[in-house]
Amino acid sequence: KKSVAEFKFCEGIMKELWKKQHQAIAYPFYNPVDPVALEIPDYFKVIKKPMDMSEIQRKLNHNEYNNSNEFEADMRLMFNNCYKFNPPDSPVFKCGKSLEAVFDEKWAQ
Ligand SMILES: Cc1ccc(Nc2c(-c3ccc(O)cc3)nc3c(C)cccn23)cc1
Repeated sequence: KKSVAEFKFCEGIMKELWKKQHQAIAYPFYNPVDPVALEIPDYFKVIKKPMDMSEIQRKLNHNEYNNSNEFEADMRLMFNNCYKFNPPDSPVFKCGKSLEAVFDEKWAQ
């Protein structure tokens, strides 16, 4: 059963992640990965379930999450896609870890 409080909690977390102050670590996650633009043609061979902040926001706005656990699952999918595709020493992998730390701090509240 989805509660208004759960929805508002998820909304609040997204509001935080979209803040300008997080732009330097959040930018790789703002929009769907574009394999053509990024010149990574094998991306969809490696990543079977793409996920990004715009899609998560859209699902929130359209009431497509039944509960906060479904919201968390998409957030973790987004981060894990990043860790699967990007090498651990790469800037984007580090962005993922930094943004996930911001998410974890809010999620634990
Ligand atoms: C050659 C190459 C290597 C790595 C990347 N990664 C990357 C990703 C990315 C995000 C999530 C994800 O699951 C996978 C990739 N987003 C970017 C952006 C926005 C700019 C530059 C690099 N970016 C791009 C090109």
